[in-house]
Amino acid sequence: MRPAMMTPEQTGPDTRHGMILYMENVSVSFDGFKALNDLNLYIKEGELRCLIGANGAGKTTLMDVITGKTRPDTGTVSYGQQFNLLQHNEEQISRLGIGRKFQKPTVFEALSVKDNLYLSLKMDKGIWTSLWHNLSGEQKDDIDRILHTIGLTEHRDRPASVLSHGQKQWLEIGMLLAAKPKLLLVDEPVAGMTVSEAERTAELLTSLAGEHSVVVVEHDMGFVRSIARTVTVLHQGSVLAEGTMDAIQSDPEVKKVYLGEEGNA
Ligand SMILES: Nc1ncnc2c1ncn2[C@@H]1O[C@H](COP(=O)(O)OP(=O)(O)OP(=O)(O)O)[C@@H](O)[C@H]1O
Repeated sequence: MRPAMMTPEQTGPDTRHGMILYMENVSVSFDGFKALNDLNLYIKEGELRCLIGANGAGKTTLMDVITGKTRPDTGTVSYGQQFNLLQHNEEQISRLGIGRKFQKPTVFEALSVKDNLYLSLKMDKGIWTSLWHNLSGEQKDDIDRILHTIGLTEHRDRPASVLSHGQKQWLEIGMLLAAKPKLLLVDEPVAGMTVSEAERTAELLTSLAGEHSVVVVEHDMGFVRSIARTVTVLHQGSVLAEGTMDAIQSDPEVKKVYLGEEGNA
């Protein structure tokens, strides 16, 4: 396709400098309280980044700013080099290729696993009326590939209501993948999961990195340690430290304000 014919969604973020997300000097105030305070954060294309921080550190607000739910008072937020996210609304940002997975799974319980994925494909195309028809061969392949990725191929015809909590979380990640996002924001993916489900989720998120950039907010330090290459620590709305889990854990400031306080690192 000729570049001149492409929509912004088709163009994708310009990551020639290796970065998919730039947040610079971002501040958000609620009634004078700074939930984000002159925050700078850069996410590389294809990386898996973990975001940690005590309750109220600003993690959710940060995700809300990226997805257009909350507008910052100051600062810039760019997706690739060319998209100023502050000029786009939530739906546009989603269509640009930023997917968000909230903590609670919101799958369609009455539909089968496969139909949940069909629905996501169709919703992405905005075609509600032809929901059950006209899937192209390419879309069917997409569904099969996603089922394989999320480990639910053998459950494809079961209603989502009978899935375990962990399986519902994986299905919802699959529903996000149907929109072919470049950047995935995942909020507390292993909350409420069994140990084996958490291990499987670690494998899944790790496998998504590379083709996707993945930002995971998580309180479970064991899980963070199992997946993270780079960990960003938020404190009072700013980045307190960033580095490998080992570097973070031996950082005296981090110990003082977060890990020591949590007592589980
Ligand atoms: N809509 C709002 N109105 C007022 N204050 C808010 C609002 N949203 C967030 N805050 C405040 O901003 C601060 C940061 O909240 P945020 O939810 O981003 O933290 P968090 O790191 O996600 O915390 P948690 O780990 O508990 O989810 C908190 O003190 C919170 O009370």
